[in-house]
Amino acid sequence: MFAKENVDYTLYLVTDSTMLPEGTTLESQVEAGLKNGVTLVQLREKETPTKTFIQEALKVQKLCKHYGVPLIINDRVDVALAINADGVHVGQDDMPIPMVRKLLGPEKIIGWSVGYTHEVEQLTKWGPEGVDYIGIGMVFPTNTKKNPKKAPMGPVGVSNILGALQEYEAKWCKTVAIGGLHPDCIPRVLYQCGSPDGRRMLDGISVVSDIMAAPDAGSATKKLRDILAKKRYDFIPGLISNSTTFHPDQMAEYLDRTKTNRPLIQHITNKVHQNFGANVTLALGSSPIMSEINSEFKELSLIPHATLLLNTGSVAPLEVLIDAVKAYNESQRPIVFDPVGYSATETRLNLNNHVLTAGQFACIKGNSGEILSLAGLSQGKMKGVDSGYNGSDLSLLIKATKIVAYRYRTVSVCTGKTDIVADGTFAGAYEPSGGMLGDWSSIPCFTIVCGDIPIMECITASGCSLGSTIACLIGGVSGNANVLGAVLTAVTLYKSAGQKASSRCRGSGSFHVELIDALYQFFTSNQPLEWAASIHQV
Ligand SMILES: Cc1nc(C(=O)O)sc1CCOP(=O)(O)O
Ligand SMILES: C=C1C=NC(C(F)(F)F)=NC1=N
Repeated sequence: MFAKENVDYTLYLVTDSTMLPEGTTLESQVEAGLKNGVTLVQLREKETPTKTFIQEALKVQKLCKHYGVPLIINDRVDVALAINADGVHVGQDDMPIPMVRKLLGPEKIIGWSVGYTHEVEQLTKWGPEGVDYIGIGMVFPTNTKKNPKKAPMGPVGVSNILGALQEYEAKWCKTVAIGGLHPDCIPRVLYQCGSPDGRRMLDGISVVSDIMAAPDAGSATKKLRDILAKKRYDFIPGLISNSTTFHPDQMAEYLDRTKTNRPLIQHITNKVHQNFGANVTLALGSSPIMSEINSEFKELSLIPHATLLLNTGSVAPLEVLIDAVKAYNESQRPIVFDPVGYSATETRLNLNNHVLTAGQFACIKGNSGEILSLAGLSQGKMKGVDSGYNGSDLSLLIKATKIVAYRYRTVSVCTGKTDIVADGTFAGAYEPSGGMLGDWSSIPCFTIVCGDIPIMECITASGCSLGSTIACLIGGVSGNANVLGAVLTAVTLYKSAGQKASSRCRGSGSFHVELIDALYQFFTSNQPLEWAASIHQV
C-alpha cells in the first residue's frame, strides 16, 4: 500500500501502447522510464480489451512495485479494484468522483482531468475525500489524445487553474500539467505556470509520447529529469532583475553598449511602421532587418545581439510569428512583443493570445487599453488600435502593468501621459512545486513622467517605434543582462525625444523628422542627464 501523502508527482508517465517504436514493448518503455526517474505511472490503454488490459496491468504493477512507484489505472475502476492498484485517474465524462471514492476507499489515489476553473470549484465542494490530484490540460496541442474536447490552454490557462485552486483553497490537491509537453517547452511551463498569488506552482509534469514514443525512453526520461531539477529558465543568459531604484545616470552605459554592440533588430511589424521603425533603429546605432521568411529566422537569431521586435499589427500569418518566437527563444535572444489592438477585435485577441502562449518575451509593451485588456482589467472593448483609455486612474494602470509583467514573467511597459514599467521576470527564477518569490504586487515598478505629448497621437507608428527603441536598448546589453534597466532607458529616451520633437516641430509631418533627429542627437551625444525625464519607483 502506498501512503498517499508520499506520492511524488514530479514526472508522471502515462502509457500508450499505440505509439511504441519498433523493438520496444509497453513494459520495456515503462521500465526504462522507472529506471531513469519516472515517479508515477498511469496505465492508459483506450483500445485494449479488458483481458489484455488486466494482463498488462499486472505486468506493469510488478515493475512499479519493484521501483517503489505507485500505479494508477486510467478510467477502469473495475480493473483498479481487481488488481488492487494504487489509484485511478478519471476524466470529466467518466464515473463521478464520489462514486469512485466509495468504491476505492480513502487510501487510494484519485486523479481527475481538469481544464476549466468551474471544475476546480466542483472538486473543492467534494473536499479532501474527493480528488487527490488533477491533470491540467491540455497545455499545448497534441496528437496523443484522440478527439479532444478542449482547446490547448497554454501556460496562462494553467496559471488560471492554479489560481482557482488557491481561490477555492483546495490546499490538499496536487497538480500536474499535461498535453504536448516536451523538452523544448517544459522549462518555460515550469517557470510561467503559477497562481496569481505566487503561492502555488505545478507539482509535476505528465508526458505520454515524449517517453512512450521515444526510441531511447531511458535518455528521454533523463533529459526530462534534468529539466525538472532546474530552478531557473534561462531565456536570456545572465538575466538579472533590478529591484533597486534606477537612476538616469545609469542610462549612459546602456546607450553606450547599444552603440558598441550595434544589435540586429529583426522587425516583424505592420506596413505602416516598417519604414519609420527602420529609421528609428538606424538613428539608435542599430541594424534593422525586416524579414518574414520563416526559413531565415534561426540564422538571423544567431547573429550576435540579434533581437526580435514582434508587432502583431502586422499582416504576417500566425505561423510566421510563432516560428519567429520559437527561433529567438531557442537561441536565447530577447523578443519585444507589441500586441497591437490586443482585444479590439476577436481576431486580434485570438492571434495575440496564440502568440503569447508560444514563447517567452523579454518585454511586452502596450498602450493603456492593451495593458488593461492583457491584465484582464479592461472595462470592455477598446476602440481601434489607438490608446482608447484616457482615464486618469494611474493606480489602476500601475496595477495592470504589474499584473501583465507577473502573468507573462516579462518586463511590461504601459505607455501614456505617464509611462509605467514593471519587471515580472524574477530573473527567470522559480521554486518548483513551491511558489514564486512573491505575487504581482511585490515586483519592481517605475513610472516615467514627462508630461503629455498630444502630437504623438497624430503620427503613425509612434507607439510601434517605441518598440524599436526598446529592442535597440535590450539588444545592446551584454554580460549581466538587466532588461529592466535597458527598458527604462529606452522609454525615457523615447519620451524625452518626443518632448524635444514636439517643441521643435511645425506639425505632424515635421514631428516625424524631428523625432528621428532628437533620437539621433540624444543617442549620439549620450548625455542623458541633460534630457532624462524623472523616474520614480512605485
Ligand atoms: C492523456 C491526455 N490528457 C490530456 C488532457 O488535456 O487532459 S492531453 C493527453 C495526451 C498527452 O500526450 P502527450 O504527452 O504525448 O502530448
Ligand atoms: C486525460 C488525462 C489528463 N491528465 C492525466 C494526468 F496528467 F495524468 F493527470 N491523465 C489523463 N489520462
